[in-house]
Formats: sequence, structure tokens, C-alpha cells
Amino acid sequence: MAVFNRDSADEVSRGARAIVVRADVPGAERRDSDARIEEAKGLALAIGIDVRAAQAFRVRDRKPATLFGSGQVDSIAALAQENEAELVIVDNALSPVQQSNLEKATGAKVIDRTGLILEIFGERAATNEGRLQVELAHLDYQAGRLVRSWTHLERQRGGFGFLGGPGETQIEADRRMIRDRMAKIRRELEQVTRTRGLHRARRQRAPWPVIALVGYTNAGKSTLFNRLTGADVMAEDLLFATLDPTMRQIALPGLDKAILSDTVGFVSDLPTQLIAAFRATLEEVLSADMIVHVRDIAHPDSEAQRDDVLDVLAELGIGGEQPQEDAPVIIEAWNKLDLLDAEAAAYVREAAARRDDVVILSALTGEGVDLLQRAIATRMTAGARVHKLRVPLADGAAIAWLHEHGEVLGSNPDGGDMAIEVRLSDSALARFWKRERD
Ligand SMILES: Nc1nc2c(ncn2[C@@H]2O[C@H](COP(=O)(O)OP(=O)(O)OP(=O)(O)O)[C@@H](O)[C@H]2O)c(=O)[nH]1
Repeated sequence: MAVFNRDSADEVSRGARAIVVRADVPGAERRDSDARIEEAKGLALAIGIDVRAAQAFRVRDRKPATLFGSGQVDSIAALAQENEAELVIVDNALSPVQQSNLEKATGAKVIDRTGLILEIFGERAATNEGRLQVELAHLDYQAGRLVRSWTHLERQRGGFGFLGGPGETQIEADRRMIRDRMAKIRRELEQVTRTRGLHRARRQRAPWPVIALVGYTNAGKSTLFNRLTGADVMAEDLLFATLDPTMRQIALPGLDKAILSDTVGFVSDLPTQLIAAFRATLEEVLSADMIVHVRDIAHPDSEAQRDDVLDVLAELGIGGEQPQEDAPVIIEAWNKLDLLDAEAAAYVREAAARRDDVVILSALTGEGVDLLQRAIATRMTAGARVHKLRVPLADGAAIAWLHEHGEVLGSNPDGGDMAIEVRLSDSALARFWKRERD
């Protein structure tokens, strides 16, 4: 039921014929224009849109009415016509006025980058919280786009438009409806967030370390996740294949059990309305013991992508200028090594050799994955020392725990206790005591 004026960013249908265009504003870009348009195409393909053509335009200054210059608008209209496009995707943020003017000029439906990402998030959100956050973002986006349109004027004709003119009342009613719905969603979200907090607390008590994979969209997180866990989930060439984190148990050398968590892909210029939805999925990362930052090292904007990811992590208090005290350590996994030619590979190896927090690999071919496993395990067990512990003989579970998580060097029954000499990392020891208390 369309209770309010659903704007044209809504209901993009799968298989829609589309063209992708973008305005490159000189000086405002720190990224490769081709790569940006490719990413936008990838985003559109991810929701099943039939992208027929893609083109970037240099725009000296953004035109308030149409964003693009008038000659460029004509070219876009011609491109849309040639390709029989029903949809024009503009990979920039558009004001409602620009959107509507471009629709008039092209005769096609126009959506901007925010609209596109909202569509993707809407399709990918798998948990209750993800769905609510996306709906909230969508409503917020729509509320900003309620302009006095002809449909409103038509509906209002003969109505009560004395003050403020016809249309005003309808817009107000629409706004109120959106506000009410948003308030309801916020209440539901509070409930869901509370439940999620409980789940997380329960998991934190689990005596295993948690490793979180983060990375820019399409960097190869899901592929690596599958490699490391042997699970065959979500290896798709789809952006945002993983809006909600997935947890799996993995085995690492010298570390019987650990939990690997896959998180949502990062993306540049994330629409402000979506930041909360995105962060919600990242809270998992905060409780991790270690972060593996997966990077597509063969991508032309690899460094800009890394900066985007690090900025978001810094906002969460991980890394950056003022990291939180017990924040997880980060290792970088430089992925897609197989895509580099010999010269580039040599260069990358040299750069990696200068750092002790980098592993080079290919999640696709498996090369180097063992090195990553070892690097994770080494860091996890770093600071392992020999401890002499006394555990009641009757506490078989505690004794088994120590055998499972540490290297038991000797054990002797002594009175009612077992005296155990065991090599354990500090974090494992802390987990052991915590486990005792619970
Ligand atoms: N050549 C090559 N391709 C890879 C490698 N790792 C991943 N890919 C490909 O890169 C694409 C994206 O991989 P995913 O694992 O889905 O990426 P992701 O980081 O989980 O993506 P999001 O879910 O969007 O965040 C897929 O087509 C993979 O097959 C690699 O080491 N080499």
C-alpha cells in the first residue's frame, strides 16, 4: 500500500535496463574514475539490474538544477534512448530537484547512489535488526524528498488548502505518517539491540577467541572466510553478499578453537542515513580479539579503500589516533595476489616484507592462506607463558579446558588437586579465570 508519495528511488525492478553515469568533479576526487564507474556498475549488477552502458562526465561545477551541464544532460538522454534504458543510475548524491529534472530530461526513472545502496542493503539485510535499520534509512531518505509534486496537487484539489496552498496538507500528513513509522521502528530497534547485546555477552563468555574479517566491498572476505572455515557460504561475485556477520568455528595451529566472523563490506561515500545500519553490523568487530583486514591488493584504489576501512574502524575506537585500551589487534591480508604480474607481485612482496602485520595471499587459489593462519595463531598465542595452576581433581571440565586451550607440560595429583604446568597466553588465562567465575 502506498500511503505516501513514494519517490522514484523506490522499487527498482530486477532486470531493469539501465545506464550508469557519474559526474567527476575535478579536485574532489581521490579515486580512479574508471574504477569508480566499475564499482557503481558492480553495485547495480548486485541487485540484478541490466546495465547497458556506463559513462563518466567531467563536471567543472555542479549545476544546482541538473548536476551535469546542459550538453551533458543531452548526451545522457541520448545514451538512455540508444540503450532503451528505463533507469538512469547517477553515481553521485542528487538533490530531489536534480533527480526530478533529470527524469524529465531523460524520460527515464533516475536513482542516485544513496538510492542504489539503499536498494542493495534492503535486499541483503538478513537479520531483523538489519531490516529495521534499512527501513529506517529508507524512510529518512524519503522524508527528505517529499516535495510538492503534481500528484499531491491533484489529490488536494477541492481540499482544505487555505493556508500554505494546496498540497501542503498532504505533504504534512505524509511527513507525519513517516515520522510515526520511524518512531515505531526505533522502538523495535531498541528491543532488538537489547537482545543482540545479550547474545554477544553470551558469546563473549565462550572460551574461544574471536577473529573478525573486515574489508572494502569485493575485497574477498567471503572467499577467504570459506577457505579458512571450509564452509561453502556466499562465495558470490556480489557486492554486499554479507550484510550480516556470519560466525564459524575454525582450527588454527596451536589453537584448537577460534571463531571467525565475516562482516559487511565497506564502501566509500556511505549515505549518512545508512551509517547506523552499517555500524550495527560492525559492533561484532568490537568484541573480537583480532581483526583481519582483507585488502584487494590488485585494485587501482587499494590504498583509498584501505583508508576508508581504517577511518571507520578508528571511529569505532579501533586503531587510529586514540585506540581503546583492549581494542583488537589488526593484521592486513593482502588478497588477490594471483591477479598481479611478476613485477607488481615483486613490488608488493617487498612492501609487505617491511611490515610485520601483513600477509600476502590469494583466497582464490589458496596460496599464502597457511601463512595467514600461522600469523593469526602466533599473535593469538603471543605472550604465552608457563603457569603453575592447581585445579580440584573433581573439576574434570577445567582440566580438559586447559588441555584444549594450552600446552600442558606436566600434571601431578597433589592432595585433592591436580597441579598443572601449562603454557597459556595471557588472554587464554584470562578466559580460563572468567570461565571459572561463570
Ligand atoms: N582473482 C582473485 N579473485 C578473488 C580472490 N578473492 C576473491 N576473489 C573474487 O572477488 C570477488 C569478491 O569476492 P567476495 O569474497 O565475495 O568479496 P567480499 O569482500 O566478501 O565482498 P562483499 O560481500 O561485497 O563485502 C569474487 O568474484 C571472488 O571470486 C583472489 O584471491 N583472487
